[in-house]
Amino acid sequence: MYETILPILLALPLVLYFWQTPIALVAGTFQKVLANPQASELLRFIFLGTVVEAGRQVGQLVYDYTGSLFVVRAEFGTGDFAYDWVTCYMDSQRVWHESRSFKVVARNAALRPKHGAIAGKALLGATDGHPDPVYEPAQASPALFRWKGYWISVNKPTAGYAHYDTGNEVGGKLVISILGGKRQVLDDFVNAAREYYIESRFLPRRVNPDLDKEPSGALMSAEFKQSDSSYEWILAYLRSANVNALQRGMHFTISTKQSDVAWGEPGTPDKHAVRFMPAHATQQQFLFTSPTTGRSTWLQVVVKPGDLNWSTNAYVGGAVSIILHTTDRSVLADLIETARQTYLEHGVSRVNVHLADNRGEWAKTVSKSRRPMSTLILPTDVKEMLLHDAREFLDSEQWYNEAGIPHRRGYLLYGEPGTGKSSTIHALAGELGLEIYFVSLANPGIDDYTLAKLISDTPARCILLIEDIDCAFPSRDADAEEDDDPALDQPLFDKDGKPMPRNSSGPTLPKSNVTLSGLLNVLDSVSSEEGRLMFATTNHIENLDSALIRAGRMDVKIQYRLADLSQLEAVFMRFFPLEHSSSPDVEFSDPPAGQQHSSSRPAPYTAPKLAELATAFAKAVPAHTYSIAQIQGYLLTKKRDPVGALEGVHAWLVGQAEEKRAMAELKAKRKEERRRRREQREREAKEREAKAAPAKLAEQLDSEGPVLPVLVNGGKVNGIHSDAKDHGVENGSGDDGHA
Ligand SMILES: Nc1ncnc2c1ncn2[C@@H]1O[C@H](COP(=O)(O)OP(=O)(O)OP(=O)(O)O)[C@@H](O)[C@H]1O
Repeated sequence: MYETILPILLALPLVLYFWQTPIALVAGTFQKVLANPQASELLRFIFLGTVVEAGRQVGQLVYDYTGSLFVVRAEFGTGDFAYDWVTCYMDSQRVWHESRSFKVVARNAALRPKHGAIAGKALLGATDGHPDPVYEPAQASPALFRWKGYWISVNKPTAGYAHYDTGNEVGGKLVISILGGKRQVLDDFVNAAREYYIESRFLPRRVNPDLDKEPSGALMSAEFKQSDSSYEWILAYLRSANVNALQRGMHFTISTKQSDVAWGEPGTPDKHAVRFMPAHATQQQFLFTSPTTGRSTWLQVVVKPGDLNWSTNAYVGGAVSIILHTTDRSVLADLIETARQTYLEHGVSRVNVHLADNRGEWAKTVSKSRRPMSTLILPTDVKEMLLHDAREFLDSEQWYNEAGIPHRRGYLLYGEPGTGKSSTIHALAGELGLEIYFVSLANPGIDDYTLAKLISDTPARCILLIEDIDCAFPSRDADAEEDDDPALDQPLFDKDGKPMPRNSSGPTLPKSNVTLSGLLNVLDSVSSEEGRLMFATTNHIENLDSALIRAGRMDVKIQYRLADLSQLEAVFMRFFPLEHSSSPDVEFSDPPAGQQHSSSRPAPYTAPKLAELATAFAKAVPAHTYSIAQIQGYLLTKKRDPVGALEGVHAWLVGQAEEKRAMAELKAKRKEERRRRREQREREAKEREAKAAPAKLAEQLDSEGPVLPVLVNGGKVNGIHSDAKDHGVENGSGDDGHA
């Protein structure tokens, strides 16, 4: 203890001496500075400034605290829907009307009404087509307005910038302060703004299609895939003339295709009409107003075209993607139902035919005008039977279920080409309000798998049409004769639709990739039991496998024959309807000899006279020799000239016979040529074989040892392998082994 204290006591005087020296030094310097009047003045200023700033900050704190007791403040980010509500609402309150500081931008005011914008709900085209000046509040230009007895100040302290993707202003903020108000006033104000915005149906800001990045969480999305029927419904709705959305649209695809034009008003489309359709892959905004509830909802739509299938030149895998500015699921259900109705209404006057591509997708839909059953020239009982049968089938689903019979019905229409098989199916589809799903088994891309996929992708209640079912595969029963097959003259295509060279030695027929068992399985599958009418047509029923046409698969078989007397008469009458006559009451008179009726100037005739002409025409044409398509082809050359048609029929018949004879000759010649070529090929093959035989034999001898000539069956020589070498025996004949 003593040892510790002693050194400290000794060191203390030294420490005190050296410590006092710097303090005295600083104090001395300070006194010297204070003695300088300029330096002392500067120090006084610094001190005073510090006191004033501290006082200001304390004052601000007190102000903020007391201010928050009397002012309600709210901040709105420019990238948010709430910002749109309040700005549109304040615009309606003319808040910036008297302002003296604006940001002026050129915008299409009809599309996006903003604060101070010219008449908010102007439609596109109502202006001169150029952008309108839109006045927005300048940054940091506060405004004060009165709302329901309260003073509200509004300020935009931070301006935003345009988002690279959506073009919306983001990053800015708007502040409103309600003076002397309570919190409830802010609630009322924001609610009023929101209601006003919804009621006024302002075009909403476009949102990022990736809804995960959309912060409001108040939007719904739906996708309509091309492979589904609903895709056609929504497209029909978007194309329909009464979608007011298109009036606001800015991106169009223009089409003059009749199948697109026909999506306009009901009825036959104007041949020169053009159709404005929503452009592909661009965001479009449509207002959907429900016809049932009358409620309106904004939709943001993009039509995705899918990928181009080069061989069919059609797009597959497309979709219509819709973002709904609501989370109410019933709006979506309403939209789908409205779209479906639009589609069906359209279908009343038209028949939609869906075509399969070679990858097993329903890739294309064409809309054809409906054909009345009355235009079919068939025995009346055939038409009635077909219609009645199909209707009864469609109405008796329950009966089928209860009886445990698969609810499907197969119809086979067979007979000569051009006798009306396809026309019957087309007319029936129109009459029953069904759509046709057409698939060709001869399509090289269709195999068992794609066929099954196609069938399962068709909706319940439709007509599945397989045309020319015989050219798909040869019958197991039929003894197909290659020489006669016209398919030999057809080009071959691979799965992608590219031309393939014919292999001279391999199979040359473009046979279907669908196997008979594959087709039978598809016809019997569960997916074909959903109330579908399956129609198959063929010109060669004799080539069809008996398993394919048995009852249960083909329940109704109708033969189409070449035109008989009554059909010939009927087609004549149909060609020259009385209303085409310029003066139907004028009695028909024969034209002067040598004077032909011009097709542009119809000959006048009356009903009895026309009937007389029709009978004469029918008698002149041999029955069961020509198809209606052929007769139609002839009559088309005599439009509006029944007399000319009758007069010219003889010459036409002679021409037809001549044509037939020439065709038969050509066919026989071709057949003969093919036979010759085949024989030649066979001969050449035999010769090659004969040449190759000795060399082959020598090769064999070399490798396996000598061959002993042996006489078998009356002089026929067979070479048998010998072990002669082993026994020292040589073949000394010196020839090829012949004895
Ligand atoms: N019975 C018929 N009634 C009315 N028009 C017919 C009749 N038969 C043929 N036609 C007319 O002939 C043309 C060809 O008819 P369609 O295609 O229906 O014949 P098809 O029997 O299906 O021929 P294919 O076997 O070659 O497919 C059509 O323009 C159609 O209007």
